[in-house]
Amino acid sequence: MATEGQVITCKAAVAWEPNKPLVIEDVQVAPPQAGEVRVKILFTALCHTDAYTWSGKDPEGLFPCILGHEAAGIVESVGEGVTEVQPGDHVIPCYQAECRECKFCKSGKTNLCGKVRLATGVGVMLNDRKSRFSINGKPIYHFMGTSTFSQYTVVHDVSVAKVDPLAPLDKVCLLGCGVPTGLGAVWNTAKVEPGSIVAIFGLGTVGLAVAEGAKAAGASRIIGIDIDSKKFDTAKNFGVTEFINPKDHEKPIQQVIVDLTDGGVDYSFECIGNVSVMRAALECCHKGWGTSVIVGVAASGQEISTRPFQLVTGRVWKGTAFGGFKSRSQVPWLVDKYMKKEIKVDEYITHNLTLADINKAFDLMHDGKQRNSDFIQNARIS
Ligand SMILES: NC(=O)C1=CN([C@@H]2O[C@H](COP(=O)(O)OP(=O)(O)OC[C@H]3O[C@@H](n4cnc5c(N)ncnc54)[C@H](O)[C@@H]3O)[C@@H](O)[C@H]2O)C=CC1
Ligand SMILES: N[C@@H](CCC(=O)N[C@@H](CSC=O)C(=O)NCC(=O)O)C(=O)O
Ligand SMILES: [Zn+2]
Ligand SMILES: [Zn+2]
Repeated sequence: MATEGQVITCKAAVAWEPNKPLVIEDVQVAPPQAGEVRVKILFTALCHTDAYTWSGKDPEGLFPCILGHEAAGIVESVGEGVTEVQPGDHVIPCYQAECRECKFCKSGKTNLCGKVRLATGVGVMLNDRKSRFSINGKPIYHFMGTSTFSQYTVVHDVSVAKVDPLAPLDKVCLLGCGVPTGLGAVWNTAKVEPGSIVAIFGLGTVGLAVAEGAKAAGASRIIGIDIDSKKFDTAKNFGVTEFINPKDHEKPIQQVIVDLTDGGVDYSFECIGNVSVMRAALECCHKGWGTSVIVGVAASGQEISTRPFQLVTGRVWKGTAFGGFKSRSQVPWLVDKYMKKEIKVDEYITHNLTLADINKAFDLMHDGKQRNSDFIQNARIS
């Protein structure tokens, strides 16, 4: 049955309140307006940023909302003026937009885009500042401009990347966030050179992707730091050459690393979202040139600190969003790299579940971190 121009009723996982289980609801998804695309989501993965917003610690978190931002699907219909995708195209929604026209996009200095960010930050679409999701007339907020925990979603046309139709969507959905973030942190933000010594704090999906990127960049030593020693076995497969558990040491972890590396590492990456670890990551860098990249998302109200002398003496503190990748231009390139077996994706997937089991998927993600049980990276939902 043709659905173009019609309201679609479908299943979605709704976060009614912070920290309360997601509820599978029948949600009405309005047709796309000008500059919008309605996508049938076939697969979505979880990211810790979904859990962060769901926890209530995200100042941009609005409820009720539909979370999810790491997914793949097929265009169902497009609104007026949309030229770059059409119904049937295989796409990856991109929480980081790319309009190619705004001050940010034209700067050549950043992958951030200003076109829709103010609207996506408050859970609405740019065109009429309203949501396309509702339940019996009650609006449900969008999240990160993607809301992929729904069988259908509406995104801005600047927030959707058209990808190779032969690419398996059940795998490349992971290229919507964590894997590109880690790879790009190394390749675009830090620009790690061959022979570099790299330290990675946190060996979740993002940290593993940093390791994969660092190995590809020719790093000579890749030091993984995690409070869960079980992460090391898997991390080795992604390129980590040495492992440190801070719990095994009495000295501050930055001192342990400085001692092990003749003065510090060339590059470090914080992939946790812990502001104390961000400081350690900066301070384990080599005097004169060491660069530390903040990747983790810290909760509202948290602040970073260090002695300014750390920067005066040449260390550089940076951050990265989506690994510095320009989304619409470079996500298709990443998909092609995966198709040519130049980057891993399948290896990051640990579980496959259905949308009905989405709370279980989050439980698995939290169990992996908190109870140190199974090694859980990504539960993919279909
Ligand atoms: N900047 C960006 O564009 C993006 C940022 N993120 C953020 O990156 C962070 C990492 O994401 P995931 O890899 O999915 O998380 P994750 O929770 O799977 O991995 C974090 C790892 O850090 C370890 N850890 C926790 N506390 C530690 C400590 N004090 N010292 C050493 N290790 C510690 C945990 O055992 C776990 O292995 C999150 O904050 C997420 O929100 C995620 C995607 C994009
Ligand atoms: N809403 C949060 C900030 C969240 C954040 O930093 N998001 C990252 C992506 S995390 C993906 O999993 C990001 O790219 N930020 C740039 C952006 O434009 O959002 C808060 O307000 O603290
Ligand atoms: Zn994410
Ligand atoms: Zn732009």
